[in-house]
Amino acid sequence: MPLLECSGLTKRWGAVTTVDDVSLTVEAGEVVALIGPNGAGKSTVFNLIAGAIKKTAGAVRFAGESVEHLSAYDLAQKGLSRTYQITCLFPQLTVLENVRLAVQARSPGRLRPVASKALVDKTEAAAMEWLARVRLADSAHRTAGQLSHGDQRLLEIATALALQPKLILLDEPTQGMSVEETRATVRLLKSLLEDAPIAVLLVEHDLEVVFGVADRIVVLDQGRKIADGKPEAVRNDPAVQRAYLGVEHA
Ligand SMILES: Nc1ncnc2c1ncn2[C@@H]1O[C@H](COP(=O)(O)OP(=O)(O)OP(=O)(O)O)[C@@H](O)[C@H]1O
Repeated sequence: MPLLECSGLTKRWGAVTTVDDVSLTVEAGEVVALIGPNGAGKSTVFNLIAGAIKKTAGAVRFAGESVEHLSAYDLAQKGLSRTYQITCLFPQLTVLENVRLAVQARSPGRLRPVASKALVDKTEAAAMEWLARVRLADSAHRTAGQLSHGDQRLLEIATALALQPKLILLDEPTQGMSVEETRATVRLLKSLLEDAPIAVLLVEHDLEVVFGVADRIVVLDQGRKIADGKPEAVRNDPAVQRAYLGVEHA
């Protein structure tokens, strides 16, 4: 049974169909990239899976259960967490506080106004561990808003990981990064995923990132799925080349 199973996902805005009967799966521990030209429907599929927008038709199942109508909080409790295309942090809180909130959110009982010192220390230690893994431990006591854009994206990944997901939805994790930051992020993602058997569904424009990390690639074009397979097969697929390059080039 796949960890994530989407079948027949369809989204219409009035008379316009932007996602048309898209089915896809993500297996436990698998890294799947969702790619396609501008306007192909990637963000819409992503938001349909995350429950951020209402689907017109289709079904989303996670770990064998229907997860429709669940809030982002409930999805995270079930093991599905996400990052956003636009960085979504608490900029006035410290880097450590941002991750600590995610650690606490994973255990609702811990969200109490008065907690024992031992519990506070334990939560903080767990948050520091996540920061170390994304190499932000040295910035733990700066406010999130003071970090560079690239480091804010990494902090967002750390907060999503601190929720201890089975599946993480990454929405353009390298958007706005320099070439060096992007390459460092790819290396980091690979090492994080080697350590933890987390499944990833990644929307990303940068094909170097996609081919660097994906086990499988799903390609959308004009709202429809046109390919789904191993990176090499997708790279050589004429329909994919046509969608990206135009008929003459293909
Ligand atoms: N709220 C909306 N109302 C109407 N049309 C929308 C809405 N949101 C998205 N669309 C349209 O749906 C289509 C798919 O958009 P979507 O953002 O999912 O594509 P995308 O593949 O993520 O594109 P990009 O790579 O540019 O981010 C586009 O034509 C877009 O204009």
